[in-house]
Amino acid sequence: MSTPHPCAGEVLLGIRHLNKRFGGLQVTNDVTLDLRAGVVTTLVGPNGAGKTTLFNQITGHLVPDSGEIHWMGRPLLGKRPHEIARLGIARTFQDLRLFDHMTVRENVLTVTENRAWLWQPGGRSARDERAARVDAILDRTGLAGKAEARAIDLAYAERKFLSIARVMATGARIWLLDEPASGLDRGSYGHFLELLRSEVRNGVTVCIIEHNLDIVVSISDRIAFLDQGRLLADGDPQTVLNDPHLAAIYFGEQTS
Ligand SMILES: Nc1ncnc2c1ncn2[C@@H]1O[C@H](COP(=O)(O)OP(=O)(O)OP(=O)(O)O)[C@@H](O)[C@H]1O
Repeated sequence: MSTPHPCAGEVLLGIRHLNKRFGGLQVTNDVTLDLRAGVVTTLVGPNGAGKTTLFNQITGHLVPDSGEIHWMGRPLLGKRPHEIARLGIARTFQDLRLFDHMTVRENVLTVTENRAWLWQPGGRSARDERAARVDAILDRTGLAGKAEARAIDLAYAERKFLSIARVMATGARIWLLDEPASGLDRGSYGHFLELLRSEVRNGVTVCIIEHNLDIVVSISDRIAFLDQGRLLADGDPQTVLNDPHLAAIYFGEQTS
């Protein structure tokens, strides 16, 4: 998708032989996958393939039955979601999980509250630094004009951008984005792609769950294809998307 970032290649998240079962349903089946710095990896697969479940295991919202996950070489399993977030792993949720009755600005500010280390005051106070950083994020996500609106009063696309703004405010090294562009009109997803590309250029690593193949093609450096909990392919976008076997699985499910 873009010129690789200078530190591209280092394995940030190493997933090994991960398994998760819900009753009789194997939702993660021996998944081994590396998420590398500077690489945009897209998780693709039919509904119910286990994509969100994989995110949930990385972020500590679900505990795998077996397998390992390492963050920059250190074991991640056993840590709680807030500890994992603090390590530099941020995510969005399909249901966005905004603070509906807070303003847009407050939604972003709350993320920065426990991250004093991000703000290195020079002449200004840490509080002013935070406020300036939040303003910059609202500007970049197109929400500056809505800063004092309550989240619940935003249009759908604005709510999606607010969830991205909250991820930006974490200063995380890797972003796990769960269908961030679903339901966006073309103009909004053009803006979303631009924003994502610029963050990747600045060193953010992204793993994204996406169904819109236009977006998948335009943003991915690499595609990991999941079906029924299994990783069926992991490679360059053209190879994966042109595989007739995978297309039959994907479109078969899509049209059923
Ligand atoms: N907490 C749970 N308890 C039982 N089954 C679950 C639970 N969470 C997910 N599942 C099931 O696990 C399977 C994988 O779900 P998951 O949400 O990970 O799929 P997905 O690939 O993200 O799908 P989609 O593209 O529709 O979001 C589905 O069959 C789902 O119904």
